[in-house]
Amino acid sequence: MTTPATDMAEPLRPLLGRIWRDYLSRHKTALFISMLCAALAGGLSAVLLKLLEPAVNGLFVQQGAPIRLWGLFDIPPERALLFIPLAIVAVALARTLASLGQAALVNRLGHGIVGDIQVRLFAAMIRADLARLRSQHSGAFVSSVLFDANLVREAFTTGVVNYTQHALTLIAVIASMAFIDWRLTLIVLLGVPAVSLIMRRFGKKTRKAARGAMTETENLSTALMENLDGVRLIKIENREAAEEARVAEVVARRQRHIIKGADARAFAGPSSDLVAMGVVAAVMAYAGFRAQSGDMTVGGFAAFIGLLLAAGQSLRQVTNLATVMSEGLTAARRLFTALDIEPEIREAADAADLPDGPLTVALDHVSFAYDTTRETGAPPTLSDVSISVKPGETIALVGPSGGGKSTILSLLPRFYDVTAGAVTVNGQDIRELKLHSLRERIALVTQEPFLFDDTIAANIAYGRKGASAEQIIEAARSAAAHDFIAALPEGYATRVGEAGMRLSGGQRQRIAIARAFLKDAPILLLDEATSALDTESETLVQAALERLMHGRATLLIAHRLSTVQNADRIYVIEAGRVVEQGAHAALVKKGGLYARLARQQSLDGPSPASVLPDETGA
Ligand SMILES: Nc1ncnc2c1ncn2[C@@H]1O[C@H](COP(=O)(O)OP(=O)(O)OP(=O)(O)O)[C@@H](O)[C@H]1O
Repeated sequence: MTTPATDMAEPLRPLLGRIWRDYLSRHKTALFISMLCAALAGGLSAVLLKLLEPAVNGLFVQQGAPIRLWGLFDIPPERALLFIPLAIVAVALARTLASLGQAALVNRLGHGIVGDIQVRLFAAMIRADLARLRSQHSGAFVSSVLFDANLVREAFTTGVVNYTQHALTLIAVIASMAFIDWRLTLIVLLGVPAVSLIMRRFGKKTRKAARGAMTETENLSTALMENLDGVRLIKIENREAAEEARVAEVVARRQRHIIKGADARAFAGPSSDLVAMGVVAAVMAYAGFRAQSGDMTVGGFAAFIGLLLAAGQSLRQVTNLATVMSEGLTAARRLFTALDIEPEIREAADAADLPDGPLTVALDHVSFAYDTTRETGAPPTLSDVSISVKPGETIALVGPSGGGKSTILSLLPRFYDVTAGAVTVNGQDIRELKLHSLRERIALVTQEPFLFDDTIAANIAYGRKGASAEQIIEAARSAAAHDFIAALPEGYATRVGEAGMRLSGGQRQRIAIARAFLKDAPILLLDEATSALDTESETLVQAALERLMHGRATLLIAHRLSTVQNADRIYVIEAGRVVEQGAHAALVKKGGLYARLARQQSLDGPSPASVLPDETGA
């Protein structure tokens, strides 16, 4: 999804606050326990290292002297060889258990959160305005749902918890160091500004790389989907190699970003290692100097260096995780931008339900522009269109291509809202109606009906939940679809759609008509429902449609005027305006645009009954 540049300036705190509120806080207990495990594992690492001092001093330097573990337990020197290794094993075991508990919780938490984000993204997508969905390629949504959500998971579960663990280890280790020798610890702390500089620098690089990679992932998904959709064109034009090259280019661009990000992540650790080693060198020099004056024991020094190395390791993890967090935050920003776009087609708070029974539809001085945000200077798509259709009436919209016929139909179910005027049902502005109630009362049959990858029965029943098998069959019979469905190997249980059986255009169309029969809505929209069919299919479909239209308020679009001659009224739409209206015979007689179109299709005879359908199409 395209991210406005300004997003990146969004302050961190609200973003983190939102991640907490919307996703993490619901898993508070699990998160708390995993943090506790992480803290425990971190603390135990320091405890383990603290054993070094008594071990070295007691076992090697002052053999025979009593040994005190962690300043708490005295162990007799003769037992030291047994107790010290045992203490190491016990602490290490506890640390392992804490780490395992943390990992198991974090995995569950993380994947739960990804699922959450994916479902919310899908919900936002499916509820988005048609205008927005049309303006973006579906590849963008796919890549967001599949990839970006995972980046957020990595950052906010593995990242947050590991970060806590290593940050706590770091604190515990530094505290232990201070306990052994505060002056040396001060030297260590001198390395902090250098490390924070490294984190900042590499964090910035990963963020930039993550943004680039996300855009290219989007482009890759788009390219893949486009190629699959357009596979026939690609093959007939022999463009396989060219498409391969185009995709290879996107892949290469994506890789460049991913490599840059991976480099930044991989370099952050070793760079902080370098600083850590510089600190070790400084500590060595100073400790050596102190040892000469007898201020430092060998055990103390060994423990200090051990702690320092452990600190270096945790530091490396913390810098690494900082880059992972940067990536996750970049993804989160993008996702939230997508989630935050509110649909403009909304229901009023006091929206009403439509009454049962027949409905009258009207467009009352409607004007409409697809893009009202841009001042293009071009005339709007529809200007001052007034149309009405009563129950049992059929009105036809005809006219030159691009005139605005399909746009008129899209206004009725509120796929788009009018810019001026109003669409009304039974005299009530549709913006005052419940969306669900409005759409429930409209059936739409288009030129290329969409079938889901499911059974024929499920496809017919799509618009009416809980329809019985008998109702489905009855609808199929009315749509002249029953015979061909029954002849299929698995009848109504045959799968159709993407991975299923391919049906002919006429068969698909009749399934869509059966769907409309089952929905039994009082308003019927037919958008070129028969124009893709051959004569035989058209006769069947036309007959089915006529049965469907009976008693409903029907608005139909047809390029072939032969299919609109029997309409109660014909509206001729040109350049977004109604330029003529009336019955077929009257319009032919009038000698205007309709008469011209009819002449082109040899339909200018005296009465519809005497005219043979023309099959040349518009
Ligand atoms: N989603 C959209 N966004 C922007 N402009 C659009 C959109 N859909 C259609 N248009 C424009 O609106 C105008 C009317 O298109 P519409 O599809 O309503 O015409 P039509 O009369 O149904 O054409 P046809 O007979 O070719 O199907 C055209 O200029 C078209 O380019």
